[in-house]
Amino acid sequence: MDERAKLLDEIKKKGVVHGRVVLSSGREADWYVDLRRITLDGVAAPLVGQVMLDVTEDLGYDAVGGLTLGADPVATAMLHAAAARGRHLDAFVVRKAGKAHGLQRRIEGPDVAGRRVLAVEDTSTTGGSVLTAVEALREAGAEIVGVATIVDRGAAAAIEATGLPYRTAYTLTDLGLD
Ligand SMILES: O=P(O)(O)OC[C@H]1O[C@H](OP(=O)(O)OP(=O)(O)O)[C@H](O)[C@@H]1O
Ligand SMILES: O=C(O)c1cc(=O)[nH]c(=O)[nH]1
Repeated sequence: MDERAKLLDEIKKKGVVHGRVVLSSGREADWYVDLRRITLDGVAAPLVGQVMLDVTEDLGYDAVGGLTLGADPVATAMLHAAAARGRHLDAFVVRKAGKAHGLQRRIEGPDVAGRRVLAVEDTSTTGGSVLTAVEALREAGAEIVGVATIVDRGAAAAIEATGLPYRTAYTLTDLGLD
């Protein structure tokens, strides 16, 4: 089984939760994809790094990150997978709001100004969270080369409408959830 197939198996086994939930957007649903159970899992997280590097291979970026918290372990998994491939990839974290003390940075990590960056998410339903990160990155002077998610839960049209290239490792069809 290749890495993409192994990760899909892990998500189906450990990440899909059935039951009534309220989503980030305020919408309600009968199931949830809890990808924190994947991106923080010792078996699945290394696969996340490999698969996300593979699906974004053509985009040409040297830093990766997104809106905390879902994006954070995706970005660090990619950083470590890239290092194992002999490639230098930095990560960053976009805070939901600016910090009032310390260095008062909205984007933590190595500076993103003037760099080609990839905005990531664990999953996206409306695109709201990842596009908030894109806006903060643009304000910080980064060049966003694209957006990528592990699982697309319906955000493709909203993200593609911005004109940014969009990659997802899995759709709801792959998960048998549509
Ligand atoms: O595409 P959207 O409609 O924005 O929904 C997707 C967002 O929802 C989840 O995060 P959540 O808002 O629950 O916050 P968290 O990352 O802090 O857990 C997920 O990690 C995405 O960030
Ligand atoms: O839209 C969301 O908030 C959302 C949906 C989902 O399946 N998983 C998740 O983490 N967030």
